[in-house]
Amino acid sequence: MDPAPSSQSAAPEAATASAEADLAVRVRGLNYAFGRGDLRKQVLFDIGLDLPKGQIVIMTGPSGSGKTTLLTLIGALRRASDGSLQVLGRELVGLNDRQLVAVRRNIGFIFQSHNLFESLTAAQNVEMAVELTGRFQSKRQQALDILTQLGLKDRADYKPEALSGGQKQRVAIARALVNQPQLILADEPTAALDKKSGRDVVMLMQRLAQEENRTILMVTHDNRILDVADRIINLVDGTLEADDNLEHFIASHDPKALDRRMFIL
Ligand SMILES: Nc1ncnc2c1ncn2[C@@H]1O[C@H](COP(=O)(O)OP(=O)(O)OP(=O)(O)O)[C@@H](O)[C@H]1O
Repeated sequence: MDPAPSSQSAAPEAATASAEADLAVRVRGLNYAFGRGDLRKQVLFDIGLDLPKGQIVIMTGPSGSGKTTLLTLIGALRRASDGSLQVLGRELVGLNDRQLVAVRRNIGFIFQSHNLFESLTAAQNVEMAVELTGRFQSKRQQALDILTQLGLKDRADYKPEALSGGQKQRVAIARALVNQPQLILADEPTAALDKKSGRDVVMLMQRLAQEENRTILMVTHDNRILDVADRIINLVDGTLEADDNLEHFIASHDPKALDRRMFIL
């Protein structure tokens, strides 16, 4: 028997499999609607998106265009029922609640409001995330290690009320990162921060992506931080516009027009 035909056909499949293994997120034909019947409102339309491992991707777009909805679908925080949504090698469409929770454990979430527990210290807030993985004995040490990396060693035993906005957001980042998630989803992580704190936070995220091959998808209206992105994607009325690389994006957008588009719409 001549093996040539099967080996020829296997080669492209192997290449496809290897390309897919390099993706943290692969979305195809994803639609999403809120409500039912007369109240049904479709907010995402035929989304296709690849997020390669090790990239930091910024998602922009007017208010109400569906950015948070897409982010929460990718984060297994809401259930996708249409199309294909693969996250860290797992298809999310069709998973039940328990399975979605398991997927979430491999993802780090950073939100605009840091959502720290005010009654717990910085270290204890981070330790709570470690507890979810069952590593109770090492939780204090792991919390201290990551807080140290984020420049908060001497703030570990402070409660949030005694921390600045930037420090609180760094604690939230420590909590999102302590379990070393391969995928980090951030929704407006710099919105409540001054320019320098916001810059520090995104530089840190950029370092993580580059040095530790983490994938970061960040929704932002903050055009002061666009330059950290490997890629910028734009969601308009629930549809992803063609991918833009950074140079092209900056070259083709007058910053003032960008401001208007992002802040006023
Ligand atoms: N729980 C919900 N029930 C019904 N409609 C919703 C719900 N959440 C969001 N929407 C609607 O879905 C659309 C997309 O909202 P989404 O929050 O994803 O947009 P966004 O691009 O993140 O906006 P923003 O930049 O203002 O945060 C909006 O029209 C919003 O009103």
